[in-house]
Amino acid sequence: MSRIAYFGPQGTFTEQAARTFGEATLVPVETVPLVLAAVRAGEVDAGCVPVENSVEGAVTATMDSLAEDSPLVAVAEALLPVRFSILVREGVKHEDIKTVASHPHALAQVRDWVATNLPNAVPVATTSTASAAVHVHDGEFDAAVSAPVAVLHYPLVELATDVADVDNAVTRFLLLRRPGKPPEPTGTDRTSLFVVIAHDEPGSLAGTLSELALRGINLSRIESRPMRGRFGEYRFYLDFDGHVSEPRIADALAALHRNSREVRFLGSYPKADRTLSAAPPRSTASDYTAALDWVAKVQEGL
Ligand SMILES: O=C(O)C(=O)Cc1ccccc1
Repeated sequence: MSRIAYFGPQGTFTEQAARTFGEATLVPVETVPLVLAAVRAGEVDAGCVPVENSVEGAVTATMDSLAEDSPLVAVAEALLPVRFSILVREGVKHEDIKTVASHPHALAQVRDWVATNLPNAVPVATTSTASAAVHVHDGEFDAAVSAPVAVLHYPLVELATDVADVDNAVTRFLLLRRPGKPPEPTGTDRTSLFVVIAHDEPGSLAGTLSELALRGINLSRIESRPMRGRFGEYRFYLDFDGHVSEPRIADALAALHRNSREVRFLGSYPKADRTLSAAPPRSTASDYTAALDWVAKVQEGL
């Protein structure tokens, strides 16, 4: 059976996401960089990590490791609706709670609820929502903002359930592997990559985006990350509809490669919601093949 490392410990949202990828032996690992390191080292076949949230945005630990350490590619994604349970030790009441612990993304999603319901509590960041539950059990903190399943793993009780400041909050997770042939196209796929473009050339970002727009490619996400030691320079993370095996996507990738300082391919994989943006006219695979055939004939004088 394949082995999937996930951002643990047991009872995280990421564990729930990893379960959606089918039968596998699940291996909890304490932080996102350590999950990705286990995949790179070949200790597991794949790793499941969160990549973005509809309330709090990018999971920067994931983004930066994918951009800077040795390459990995996404082969699948999962979307998980996120609502929280507030877990405490037996007998602890609202007024006893002085510290409320969780992953920073979870704390950000219950800020209003905490301000209203636990006005005396100070938020404390932990590596994950489930590690907050571990620390509450230890007696280190008073309350944990956790995934609903965490109560099944840790001997704590629910002070509140179904907590969320924002209805319909969703987190997206990726299943990452060492580089290899991408999964077969399904017709509703997403491609992800990082580009580093000239920071000192006017219009270089517009030029990059135009390569997608000109080919009718639907951009679903753009995110910039700083280049750490080079202040004022950024790399851009792009997600768009389509699979690298499609001619218009391959053509766009070639154009980005030509126009960018660096491109890192991060995978083509099925979209979790299976939505398809309408492809514009004259951009089907056969339109591209026919156009290339015509150019080849012109070159041969036929
Ligand atoms: O800590 C967890 O449970 C995670 O999987 C990361 C996370 C945190 C908050 C919302 C969604 C995912």
